[in-house]
Order: sequence, then C-alpha cells, then structure tokens
Amino acid sequence: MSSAKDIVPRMDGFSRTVSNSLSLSTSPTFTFHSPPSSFGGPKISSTKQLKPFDTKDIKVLLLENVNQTGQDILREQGYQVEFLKSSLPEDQLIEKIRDVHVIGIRSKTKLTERVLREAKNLIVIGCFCIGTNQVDLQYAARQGIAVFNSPFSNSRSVAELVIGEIIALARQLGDRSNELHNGTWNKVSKGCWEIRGKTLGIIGYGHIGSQLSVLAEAMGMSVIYYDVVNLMALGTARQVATLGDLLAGADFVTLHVPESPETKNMIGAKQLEQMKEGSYLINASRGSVVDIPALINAMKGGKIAGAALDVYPNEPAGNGFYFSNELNSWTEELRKLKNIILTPHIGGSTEEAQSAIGVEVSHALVRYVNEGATLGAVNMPEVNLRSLTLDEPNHVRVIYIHRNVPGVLGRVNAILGNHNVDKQMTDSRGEVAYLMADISDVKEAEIKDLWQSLEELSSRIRTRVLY
Ligand SMILES: NC(=O)c1ccc[n+]([C@@H]2O[C@H](COP(=O)([O-])OP(=O)(O)OC[C@H]3O[C@@H](n4cnc5c(N)ncnc54)[C@H](O)[C@@H]3O)[C@@H](O)[C@H]2O)c1
Ligand SMILES: O=C(O)[C@H](O)COP(=O)(O)O
Repeated sequence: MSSAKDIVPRMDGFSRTVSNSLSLSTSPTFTFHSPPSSFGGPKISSTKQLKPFDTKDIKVLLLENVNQTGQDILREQGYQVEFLKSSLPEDQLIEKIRDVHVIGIRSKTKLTERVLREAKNLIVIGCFCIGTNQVDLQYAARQGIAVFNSPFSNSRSVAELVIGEIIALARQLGDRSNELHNGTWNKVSKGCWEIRGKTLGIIGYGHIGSQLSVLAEAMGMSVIYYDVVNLMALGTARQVATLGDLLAGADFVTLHVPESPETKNMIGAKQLEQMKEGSYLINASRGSVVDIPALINAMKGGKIAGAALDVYPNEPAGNGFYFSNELNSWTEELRKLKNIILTPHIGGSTEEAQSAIGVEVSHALVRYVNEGATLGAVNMPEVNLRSLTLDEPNHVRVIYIHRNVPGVLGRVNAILGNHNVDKQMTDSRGEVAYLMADISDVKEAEIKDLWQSLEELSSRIRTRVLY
C-alpha cells in the first residue's frame, strides 16, 4: 500500500512510529509510553497499560470466509488475525468481539447495538461485501467505530448471474436439467422464449442495476428502471415514474435495492398482481424485499411464470442443510414449485469479486488503523490529510472523534495550539464529527497530556494519537 506509513496503533489510542518496515512480522520492540486510558471504552487495567506495544497487539477477527487476499494484507501488518469460515451465533460473537480491535464480516453477521455495546476495544468494522444493513451504522458511529465496505467489487458478478437467470427462466433450464438428471427426456417449446425483444424492469438503478442494464441491452432486451433517485439512463434504457409503471411494463422484473424499511416486502401480493401475466421475478438483493408466500401464490396461480431467488429471510450462518420448515413455514411449498431457481446467496461469490473485495476492504482497514484515514467509510465523515510526517521528530497525528455540537473546535484548538498545527481537517456527518490534525513541535513527554486534555472534553467520543 503506497500510503501506508509505518505507524502502529496502540490499543490504548496511542501509536508508535516504526522505522523502515511496512511488514511488521518481525515483532519489533518499542519504547513504552504509558497510556492513561483505553479508546472510548472503560479504563484498562494497569497491567494491560504496562504491556509493551507491539503490532501483534492488534487483534483482528475475520468471519464468513473472508478471502485470502484480505487475510494476507492484514497479517503482513503484523496484526493477530483469527479467521473463521462461518458467522457466529450472537452469544459467541459477543464473547469474541470483546477482545478485538478490528472485525471483518460479510452479509450474515449481525452487528447490532447489543453486540457492539460489548465491543469495548473495537475501532473499525470491515464489511467484505456491498451491503451494510447487517451493521447498526449509527450506533457504531456514536461509539467512534468506523465502518468500511466494498461498494462495487462484486457488482459485475451479480449482474452476470442475473443475465444467466433471465435466460435460464425464459427457457425453463432448471426444470429440463432436473428432469433429465432424473432420467426424463422432456423436449418442449411451449412457454419457452427468447429474451431478445423482451423488456427487463430493473428496480434500483445503482451499481448493479445499471451494469445489468448495459448487459441486457447488448442481448437485445429493452430496459426500463425505477429508482427513488433521478438517474441518468445508460444506452436506451428509460426511467419510469412509479413502481406500478415498471411492474406493468416489464416481462422480467429484477430487484437491486438495499435492505431498508422502505424496501421491506416491496414486492408483495399487490405488486405481483400488477405484473404482466406470465412474467418473471428475480431477487438477488435482500431476502426482506420479496414476500415469499405471496410469490408462491402468484406462481401457483400462473401469474408469474418463473422466479429466481438468491436471498432469503433467515439465511444460515454457514454451509449445510437450510430448507427446514422450522426456519420458514413456506420452504416445502417453495421447493415444489416449477421453474424457480434457488441459489444460496452467491450473487457476489466469484473468485474475481472476492479477491478484489479482500484487497479493497483490508487496505481500508489498514489505512484506518495505521493512519486514521476514513476515506470510503459508510458511517463517518471522510477525512484524510495529504501525507504523514511522523518520521520527522516531534510530529504527531491527532484524531479526535467527537459529538457534532457547537464550540468543540475552539476547545480542541486551544489544546492543539500549544504546538504547531501543520495541517488540520475536520468534517461532520450527522451527530458525529471527525477531526484530524498533524502537529509538530510535540515533545514525547507532552503526548500523554495532549491526549488526556482531549479525552477530558465533554464532546469526546474517542481520541487517538499516532506518533
Ligand atoms: N446477492 C448478492 O450476493 C448481492 C451482492 C451484492 C449486492 N447485493 C444487494 O444488492 C443491493 C444493491 O446493490 P448496488 O451495489 O446496486 O447498490 P447501490 O446502492 O449502488 O444501488 C441501489 C439503488 O437502489 C435505489 N433505491 C434505494 N431505495 C429504493 C427504493 N425504495 N425504491 C427504488 N429504488 C431504491 C438507490 O437509489 C440506488 O440507486 C445491495 O444493497 C445488496 O443488498 C446482493
Ligand atoms: O452485500 C453483498 O455484497 C452481497 O449480499 C454478498 O454478500 P456475501 O459477501 O455475504 O456473499
């Protein structure tokens, strides 16, 4: 990573500059600087305070089979990385999260307020996926915990899956294949169509929806889309004014919206009724967006000729048997339907996407841990300073995450003003503000006082001093 300066954060909010080594696997030793308290959490014990700093003090928990690329980047920093293939039940997650500074998850791990309340050492969360609905973003921000994701590294993979599904549904490929697997030759053309000339209706024209639009047009489809935001159409696609217009005009309807209160059961009995007779529905967004019992009824009645589902309510933590009626009462009925493709949330599961996500999110985590940069954070203002000068003597970087209330900057600058402020940037997002300042002329013996003074301000959420 080009920007990675050799700064190793300490669990207590202090950091120590390490000379000439980006890869810290050799466990350098450091002069001890007695920290007064931990980051934003309760006071840490004096035994812990006396532990000499080492990069191996940074504890990272990676859940849900995060790609090797991501693991490697974090291990190269010297961090302690614990890797698990699946997600964890809430009680086990709470036990583990208490101890770590960094957690990496994908779409299954729910980082709720209840879980995050226990995460006293946590400074940053990496979602190694697009969706961040599984994290209580606002609560995390109020605790000074930054959240990063990978906003588009798997978009193409999802778009390609949907293209495959459109053709597979139009030709009833799943059924023909299953029949022949079971020994039955069933050569039919009734109800099987070309997709050329048909209309694709895209709900949510963001990264995935717009990518899909281009691919679908290249195969001769017409594209209409519905989005809450006015968005530029790609190719000859056309934005429609209402969800009803989209449902009434499309032969294939595909969903690419985030999980939110507005998108919960966005497609239910009423919306399915508005769709064209014999049309198709594809959901690779989130399981909460489609009312599955309503879809089952619409398919049984013949209104919907086929469907593809990649996402479900109550998805399991890891691989294994899923379809049990105990989890969802509709599972048996769903499995019996004809021309329905059921996939286990694999939209973003390609080698290309997972490898790119591993790199992108791990780099963001390292930049945040080592330098405090929040570029790309989804719950914090984006703050970064041009370059670090910590290799020069008496330079420190101060990061002060605080409540966005009047008068804070004046108080902070009164503290920083005892030194020479080389650069400073501050920004706010909702209730939380983030200040970064590079300061020179700070003697090592003064660092503790500087930190302590900022910690004592009533607006403080978390203070870090990197040096
Ligand atoms: N199946 C998978 O493996 C997989 C992979 C990646 C993403 N996803 C899901 O797909 C979703 C979309 O991904 P993206 O990268 O395209 O997101 P995006 O943020 O780029 O686009 C989402 C679009 O939906 C629109 N939108 C939001 N609420 C809406 C509403 N109520 N009605 C209409 N439009 C609305 C937004 O304005 C935006 O244009 C993600 O949030 C994620 O949940 C699933
Ligand atoms: O949000 C996402 O990127 C997708 O839903 C994929 O999630 P996953 O990484 O858990 O497969």
